[in-house]
Amino acid sequence: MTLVSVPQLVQQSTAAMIDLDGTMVDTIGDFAKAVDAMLQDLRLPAIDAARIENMVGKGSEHLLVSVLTCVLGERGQEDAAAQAEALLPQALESYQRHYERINGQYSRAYPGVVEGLEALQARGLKLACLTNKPTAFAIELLAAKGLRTYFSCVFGGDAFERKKPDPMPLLKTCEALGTTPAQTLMVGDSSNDARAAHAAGCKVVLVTYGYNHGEPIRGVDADGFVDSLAELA
Ligand SMILES: O=C(O)COP(=O)(O)O
Ligand SMILES: [Mg+2]
Repeated sequence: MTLVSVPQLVQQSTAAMIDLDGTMVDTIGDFAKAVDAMLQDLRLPAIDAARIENMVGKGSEHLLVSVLTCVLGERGQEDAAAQAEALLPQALESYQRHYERINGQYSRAYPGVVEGLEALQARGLKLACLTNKPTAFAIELLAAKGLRTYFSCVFGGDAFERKKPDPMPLLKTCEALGTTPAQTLMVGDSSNDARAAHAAGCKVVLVTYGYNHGEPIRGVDADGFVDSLAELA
């Protein structure tokens, strides 16, 4: 049961950490193109773009192992998961090379993102972007979509020893912002973000439109839900 409204949660916060993929930018098109190019490099069959959505949000390595396991399994390969792990270094090199070129071309900011960020800034909240996407790709994507200037820091999946759902990235980001977890609101699109937030001691608001590993987002334990970042204010 939500006892505090989302605008109240914002009012009680001095900073916010905002997830990127599925929360600010719809990046499935970029992921699909880069995965496609990687599979071609490895001379493997293509995967349906719709299936990639459930694999996004836990970092590049997780995405690629999931894609390779799926593709190899469908080809009737025994021990597809072990084969996928073995192919990972080669797949990652190819994927990153293609992603760098593709980044932002097949993606778009969700409606209400700019309004939401403007409103948070107007209320004096310090903002960090906290994503499992590699930091360099995150910075480039934010800049390409005109969103970079809202954030005093940007941390990706390679910024710290562990990624979300581990609480470490959130705790480190709070340190960088100079705030405590209790004062810092996490805004994300998945159970990954919610689990990390709870473990770190942060309140969490989830958007209802992103990528939640194929599970209904309303089933995730969160402090609030919004249909658009514009509703944060
Ligand atoms: O898994 C990724 O690459 C990005 O995921 P996130 O921006 O939702 O954290
Ligand atoms: Mg996300």
